[in-house]
Amino acid sequence: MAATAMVGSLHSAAAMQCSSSGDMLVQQQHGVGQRCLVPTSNEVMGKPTVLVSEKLGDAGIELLRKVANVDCSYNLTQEELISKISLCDALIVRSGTKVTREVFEASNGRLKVVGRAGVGIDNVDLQAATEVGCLVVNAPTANTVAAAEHGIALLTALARNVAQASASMKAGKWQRSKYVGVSVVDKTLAVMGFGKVGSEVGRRAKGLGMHVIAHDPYASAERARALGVELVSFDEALARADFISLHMPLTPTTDKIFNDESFKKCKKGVRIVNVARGGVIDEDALVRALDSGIVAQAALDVFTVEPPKEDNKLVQHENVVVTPHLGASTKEAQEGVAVEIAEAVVGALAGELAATAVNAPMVPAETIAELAPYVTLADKLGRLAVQLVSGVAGVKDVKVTYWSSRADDDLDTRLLRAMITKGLIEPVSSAFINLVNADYVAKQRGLRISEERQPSDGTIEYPLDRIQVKLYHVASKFASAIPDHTSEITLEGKVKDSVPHLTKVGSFSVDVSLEGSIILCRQVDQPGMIGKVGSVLGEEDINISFMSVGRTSPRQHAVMAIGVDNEPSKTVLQKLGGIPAIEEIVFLKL
Ligand SMILES: NC(=O)C1=CN([C@@H]2O[C@H](COP(=O)(O)OP(=O)(O)OC[C@H]3O[C@@H](n4cnc5c(N)ncnc54)[C@H](O)[C@@H]3O)[C@@H](O)[C@H]2O)C=CC1
Ligand SMILES: O=C(O)C(=O)COP(=O)(O)O
Repeated sequence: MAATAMVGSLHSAAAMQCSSSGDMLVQQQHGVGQRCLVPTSNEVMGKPTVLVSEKLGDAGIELLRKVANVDCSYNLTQEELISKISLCDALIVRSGTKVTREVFEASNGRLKVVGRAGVGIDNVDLQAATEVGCLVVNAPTANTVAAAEHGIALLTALARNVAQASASMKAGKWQRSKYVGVSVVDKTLAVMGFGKVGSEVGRRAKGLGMHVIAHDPYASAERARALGVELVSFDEALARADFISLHMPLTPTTDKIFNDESFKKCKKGVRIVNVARGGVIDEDALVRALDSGIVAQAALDVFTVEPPKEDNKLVQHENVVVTPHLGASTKEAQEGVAVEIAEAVVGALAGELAATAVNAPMVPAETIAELAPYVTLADKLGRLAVQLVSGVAGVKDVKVTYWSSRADDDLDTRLLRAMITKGLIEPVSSAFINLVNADYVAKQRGLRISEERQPSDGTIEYPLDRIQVKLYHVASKFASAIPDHTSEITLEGKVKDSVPHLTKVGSFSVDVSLEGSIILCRQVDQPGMIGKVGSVLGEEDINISFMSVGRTSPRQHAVMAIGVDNEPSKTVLQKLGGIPAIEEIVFLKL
């Protein structure tokens, strides 16, 4: 099952000119709130602008050009990137571009997706991306084999001194005894990080006759067993290995995980290959370990700072073989990642699903399709509820109740919660909220959203029967939205024939489809009210799409919910409010 995440769709109004390469970019108009989680058919779709800041395979560029203005500006300085970014809807990078908080902030909300044409996303500030609601996607599979092959190439080159012997011969020497190597057969290889690349390295090393052990706190024991690889602790891996190959990501936990202390735990004369990230090794400690003979040789494709300084001690060390971050650099891998990332970015820009999102919850594609009308309902209930709040205190506590006949683990509410958050916050702020940043923004604003599941006796054919949103400890400008003897604004809705409906306001049952906008009025229940309200709106040429009256008991109070196509003026609302028997009235924008 493909897990996916989605980001806001594009409403770029003025794509004026196509820039397929070079520096010229197009200024497009975007406003806060112009983007949403679910694209709608009536959105104006201008061509988005995609900045490609590092060499990307032709097939990927071609795919991007079909839907976007593509600006291939390689070798930008950080300042140039920052100055361009507010003109870009998407940015595609490899490992050489630092997508920092400054970059996200400089984008002024326009950057919607960062595509990493490769695996490691340590060059992208994910926290900053999440805060601004920018989706980050990567291309996690297309360069796996390339990286594994490079790991094996370095391991065997190291064992047989290929690089040093080649350099010596080119310098006119013939040093057969100096470059006697070691055999890899029957030696123990410790694969550190048994993920995609690590397991491919393990598989290949077994083919070379090596005994493979692996350390990975999160690896599946079953997968290791299937490949005939023994999973061991970090210390045991170091103690037993003749060769160590690094394949873990650079994270706060793995940062300099190979340091003086860990080298001390290694077998004397160990050989180390690093095709992961330079930062997992403390480079000064490695120099010391090489000089003391703890580490006999190292082969490094990656460095803490890339490119490393010319006088870098590791690069210059006679027992170290280096390559300039070539792990993913095969023709096949580069075409593969280019297509993988272009498809993900194009999809994300169109508001579609991104199977490789790294900073958004993965929601299965079929769940998203099934929940689509409920997602709209959730957004609109949030929007209506917050517009009913009066006073300045703001909303802090929200409870969402889902009535469903499905099993608890068969209803993924993350998307619905994100949309309720979006509905609650967007009408009263300049924030842009999507699945990426909903939880973050809610937390920042001190908005606590609790969720509750209630069984319903409906059919399991539909994921949900109804949704209720309750806002606690707030006053309402429409008192009827607060059920008697409570202090919570309460709204309920359901989906009927794929259309979201408002079905309850406070304790009044209504039934009005959530299309257009809504007028709510409470009146004394008596004959002729519908006619009176209808004629005021008719006189002002305001079209009514739906009308529904809910009452607690005859001739008591009733709430009328009126769906209108256009926004009534203040005067119209005053006229309505002036009708005898109307006790309160509120207009709510959807
Ligand atoms: N040199 C190059 O050009 C390339 C480098 N890479 C790098 O290789 C690394 C691995 O890539 P993939 O295998 O595709 O990623 P992956 O996500 O499939 O595998 C990484 C594995 O590391 C494990 N891990 C996490 N923390 C760990 C720890 N503290 N100790 C041991 N294992 C730990 C994870 O559980 C996971 O199984 C990444 O850092 C990636 O950036 C990948 C492709 C090309
Ligand atoms: O995919 C990765 O993690 C890599 O390190 C490859 O980096 P690159 O795209 O070649 O700059």
